[in-house]
Amino acid sequence: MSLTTSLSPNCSGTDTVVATTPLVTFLVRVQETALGTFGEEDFDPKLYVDLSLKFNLSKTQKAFDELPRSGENGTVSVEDLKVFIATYFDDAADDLVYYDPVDFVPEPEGFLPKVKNPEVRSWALEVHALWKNLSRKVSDGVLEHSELHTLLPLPEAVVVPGSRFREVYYWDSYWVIRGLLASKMYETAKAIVTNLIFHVDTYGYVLNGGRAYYTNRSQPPLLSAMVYEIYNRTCDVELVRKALPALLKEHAFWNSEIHKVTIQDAQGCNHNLSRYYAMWNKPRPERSRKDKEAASKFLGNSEKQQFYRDVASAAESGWDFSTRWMRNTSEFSTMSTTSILPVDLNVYILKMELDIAFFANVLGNKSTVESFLEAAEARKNAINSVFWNDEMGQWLDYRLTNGTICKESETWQACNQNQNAYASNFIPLWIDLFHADAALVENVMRSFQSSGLVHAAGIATSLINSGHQWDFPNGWAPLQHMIVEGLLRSGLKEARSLAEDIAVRWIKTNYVGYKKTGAMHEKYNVQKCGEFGGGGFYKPQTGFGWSNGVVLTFLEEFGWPEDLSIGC
Ligand SMILES: OC[C@H]1O[C@H](O[C@H]2O[C@H](CO)[C@@H](O)[C@H](O)[C@H]2O)[C@H](O)[C@@H](O)[C@@H]1O
Repeated sequence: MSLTTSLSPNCSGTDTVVATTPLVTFLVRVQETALGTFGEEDFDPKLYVDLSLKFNLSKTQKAFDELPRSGENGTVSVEDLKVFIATYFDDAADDLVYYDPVDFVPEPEGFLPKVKNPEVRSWALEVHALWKNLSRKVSDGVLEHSELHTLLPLPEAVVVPGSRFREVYYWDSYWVIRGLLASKMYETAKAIVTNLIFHVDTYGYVLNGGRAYYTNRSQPPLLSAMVYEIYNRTCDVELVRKALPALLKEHAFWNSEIHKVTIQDAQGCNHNLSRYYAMWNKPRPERSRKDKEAASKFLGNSEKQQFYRDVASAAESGWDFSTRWMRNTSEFSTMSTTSILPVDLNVYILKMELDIAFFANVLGNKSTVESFLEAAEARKNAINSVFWNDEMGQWLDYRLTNGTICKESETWQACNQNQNAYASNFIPLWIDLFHADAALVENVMRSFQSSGLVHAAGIATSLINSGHQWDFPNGWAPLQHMIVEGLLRSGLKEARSLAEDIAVRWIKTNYVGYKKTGAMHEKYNVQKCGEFGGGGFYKPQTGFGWSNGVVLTFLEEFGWPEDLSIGC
């Protein structure tokens, strides 16, 4: 098959950068100094850009500049830096205060009716109770003096992922909301959506997370899916009315010049698809020194800037980091996220288009229904034309040959489809539109079963053990959930039993991990039941919003019979 791709002809906007704040710039200096002073062991750079000022920025900066320094690198002593930090900053977590969710009760009426086993039920109630631990409200200090904080103001309460992730995250919120719905906490779920709509109204899109250093990028766009799930349970038309304008704005964002790539096939048919594209070309403030070190391979400034943009765009994808975004899977410096058309992103945007049509129908807006059904049909065709690989029975990410270089068109080659097995190759199953052809679903299911991704304790992210956290052997709750729900919705009997089998494995590994460590984890090792995941650039985290959400969702769907053991 021969296709032609065309990028925006004049590439306008591809050098777009959203300016950061003087506070973030200063905190990055503190962070780099702290790395020199305290050393690499146990160093979490994010902690420093999350600090709040006790005094105004100029007074704090002056005190910092006056610290005694020694040696070539101007190192500050441990004692001096500790005193400086204690004197001039509040703790990183002080800007969000604990909040008692208004709709939390220890055992909600009708909670997980299909869970019959008492041991599993009492664990599920403990997981349900974790919503209290993870609920926060932006402090009055942030609302009154936002210039002293990197935390961004929000109108409503939030549920955070946990541990170092002390602020709201965009795509995590979808699975948090799914769990809150199982917990019958509808008001808390709506409050999260209200906050994300506030992001769209304030910044034009939903931010990666609720901090000043996240304003240059978004995350996998699942706001419409959140509204859809809440509406399904509550029939709250007012929520739909409030959300629709924000969703239209968000749809325009993901189809703007920087995100949209048009692909022309041999028949002259144009297909529009979207890519991740962070509006940033410097080291990420939350990991500045390490990003700089990785970029030191590049001599030219524009190559460095491109690398930084690709790194930030990988963070935008939610898969930070993964071999999915690398031209050479063993070389981090070959990150090329902006030169890839990702399957999952386009599935999320397709879902957004279908949801917008659904909401417009609820509100009686016929012309929006028609135009968004048309947009969805076009994107479905694009997904099938560009990503579908008939021989493999999977949808594969597509690499643009000429990267982000501005060019009117380029010849499309079948070999530009990335044939490595990634869980994202099966995400189209999540959308009912791909279930129309039962033979195709069966083909995809077989391909999934023989892909090597299905393991004793869940679905692996990829088959490549790269040391990056979005690769083998890690399994992530969102990926388990979308594939399981997709298999389930396909209506095929065999797909349903495969879905249930994977859900049971996932619930067991979460349970055994919880019993061993007393915590729910951000990611799990799919090779070993009961073990949490590793790799990546920060220590494995606990809490954990989306893992709790997926366990509760699975237990609600599949239940747990009285006589089924939950051990590994
Ligand atoms: O600090 C490094 C990166 O941390 C975040 O990414 C990871 O945690 C998020 C919260 O659970 C999750 O949404 C994401 O999928 C994880 O990879 C953050 O989103 C990144 O932007 C940041 O660079």
